[in-house]
Amino acid sequence: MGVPQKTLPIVFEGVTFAPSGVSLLGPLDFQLNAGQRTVIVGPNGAGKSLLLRLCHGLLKPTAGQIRCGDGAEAKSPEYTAVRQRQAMVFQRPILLRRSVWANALYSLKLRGIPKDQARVETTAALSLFGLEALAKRSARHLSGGEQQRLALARAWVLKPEVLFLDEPTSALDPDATVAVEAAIDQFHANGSKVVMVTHSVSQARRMADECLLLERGQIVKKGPVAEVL
Ligand SMILES: Nc1ncnc2c1ncn2[C@@H]1O[C@H](COP(=O)(O)OP(=O)(O)OP(=O)(O)O)[C@@H](O)[C@H]1O
Repeated sequence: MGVPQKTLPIVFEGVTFAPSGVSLLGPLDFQLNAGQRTVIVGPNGAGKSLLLRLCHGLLKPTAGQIRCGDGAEAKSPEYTAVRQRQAMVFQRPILLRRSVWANALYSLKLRGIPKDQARVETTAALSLFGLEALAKRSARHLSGGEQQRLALARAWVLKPEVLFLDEPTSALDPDATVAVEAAIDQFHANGSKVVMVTHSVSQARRMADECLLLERGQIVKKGPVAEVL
């Protein structure tokens, strides 16, 4: 089988995550489709972050399988290629101890993008997310909201088919939240599928079409945001 060209839909088939024999998640059977923005909500410890990590391939199911696009199973070597079509942004971004510019350029370097093209794309992404003036600053010295926008700029240059976000604004004040939500909207407008974990019902209503409610490792509701919330 060749390298899959698409990562969507992501299909969970009887997926369980039970790392020490105790089930933390599942069994789950559902799928994530292109287009709609999806939020994952639920109480603390429900398994939202685990679910996101499984979707992105950072964790492997202990039973069942996750299929992507034209059928690659998450375990198979092809899935590495599938994952390159996805990006993930965490609650607290993991940034290099380098400049804003170097951080944004880094993902393109890793992908082997030619230097000139990488520079052009990095400049465009920093400008789009309002970080141009901060390009020379140390990334570690940015405010929380600026750091999150840098994490998004770094994801933007990869033009991901899917953007996973794990509580991206939970540590931010209202103004920074507005700026980060606007940045996330850019991904949706550009055709990326957005999948976000949030604790905020109002954010879920603003930012999503579809909602998945997780409780004690089980999906208890899935459907349009207005119906689920
Ligand atoms: N790698 C792991 N190995 C074992 N247990 C884990 C692992 N990761 C998370 N857990 C446990 O699984 C459960 C679900 O964790 P998870 O972080 O997915 O919850 P969550 O819904 O995102 O919660 P919160 O809203 O508090 O962030 C928790 O009880 C957690 O302690």
